[in-house]
Amino acid sequence: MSGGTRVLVLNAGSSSVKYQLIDMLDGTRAAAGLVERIGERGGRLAHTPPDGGRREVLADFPDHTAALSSMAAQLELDGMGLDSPELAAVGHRVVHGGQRFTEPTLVTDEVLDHIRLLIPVAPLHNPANIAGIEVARRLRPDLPQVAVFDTAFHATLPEPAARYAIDRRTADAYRVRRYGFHGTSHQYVSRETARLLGRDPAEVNVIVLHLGNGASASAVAGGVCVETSMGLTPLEGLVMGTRSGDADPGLVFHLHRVGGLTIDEIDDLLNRRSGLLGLCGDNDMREVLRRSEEGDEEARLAFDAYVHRLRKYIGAYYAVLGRVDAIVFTAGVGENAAPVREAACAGLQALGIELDPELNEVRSGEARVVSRAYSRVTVAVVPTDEELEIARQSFALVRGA
Ligand SMILES: Nc1ncnc2c1ncn2[C@@H]1O[C@H](COP(=O)(O)OP(=O)(O)O)[C@@H](O)[C@H]1O
Ligand SMILES: CC(=O)OP(=O)(O)O
Ligand SMILES: [Mg+2]
Repeated sequence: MSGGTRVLVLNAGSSSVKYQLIDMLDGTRAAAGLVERIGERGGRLAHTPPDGGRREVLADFPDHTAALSSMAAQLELDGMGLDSPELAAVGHRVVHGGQRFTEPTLVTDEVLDHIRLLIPVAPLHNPANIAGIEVARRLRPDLPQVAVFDTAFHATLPEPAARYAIDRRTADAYRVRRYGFHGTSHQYVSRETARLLGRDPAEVNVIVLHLGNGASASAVAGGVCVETSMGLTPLEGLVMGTRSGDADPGLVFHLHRVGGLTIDEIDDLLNRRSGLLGLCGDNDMREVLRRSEEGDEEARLAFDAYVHRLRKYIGAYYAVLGRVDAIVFTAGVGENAAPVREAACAGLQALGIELDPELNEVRSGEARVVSRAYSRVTVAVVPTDEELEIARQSFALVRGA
């Protein structure tokens, strides 16, 4: 076993890789960075070295191998390359773990093959996660590679929440059930919320709203996830940047039979050309907000549809939990978009939800309460840190903790 105390965390997306080198002795970031536009023209790597400065590489990265090699070269420049004895493990975000992977898992050839089998149910994500694992293994074959799954925290979903009401045998034959995603974030944020409230996680019921590019809600009762909005794939649930979220499955038949679209075209429509993008032509909430403030009708409708869905889930999860101690906003939109939080909580005083408009407008990177002191339900903003959580779980596994 390596005696190192650092974990390199890779969060590989379809066209980007985020990475962080985290020192587990104190949780500090020794280095961090982002490679964007992989597989496209005009790629960019932005690297933050330990001294806090910033280096940029502008180059085309034809694939993830090229992107990760460039990342490794940057770490090398700081004397922290993949051959560094200080590294204890590489921790990988893997989006779909299916029914088999419900814990952080040491990657072997066999584990990698199984992650590959799950590509059809996470087509935007698992291929990139696999590429990250393959490159890291090649660069440093003796180092433990740990896969931390987005689905793992949701493995506790009770059967009535996990089942689709379809023929049981067909569902079982194809492992069709609700898995849920963003679990590492829901786990981290629900725990941090309990800490913010100064309470034991086992005592608090929380609704977590993870609103990033992908978006999902979860209901966490005493630290255990009991409901979440994504399902077999990361397409179900909330309105997202480019994904539709909930939609009548009947529209698939209609578009195929009447519209003549192929299954692949409908897949592309629902995953990449829907959500905010489909409704108004912009998938970035900043643009949607800017345009709706200027009176743009399409952008306003996109915002209203996004918020409407969010409110439906808040109401539903309130009923699932029975008692709610906190509603928490996290990820890019949840942490930054005050108008989304305001609209999501408006008019819910009868449910004990009273946002404080002034606190809600405060800009800060810290976990904070944004509800009034007398609000029965605390509304909070808690920045997510999937990378730190992945590093902790990976380090615990290799240390046998
Ligand atoms: N200041 C802001 N106001 C509103 N939305 C924001 C702001 N900053 C970021 N976002 C939104 O956050 C999204 C990205 O969220 P993030 O959690 O980083 O996503 P991911 O990790 O899935 O890439 C962007 O698409 C953007 O719409
Ligand atoms: C699972 C998922 O939707 O992830 P992301 O938000 O990173 O796309
Ligand atoms: Mg994210």
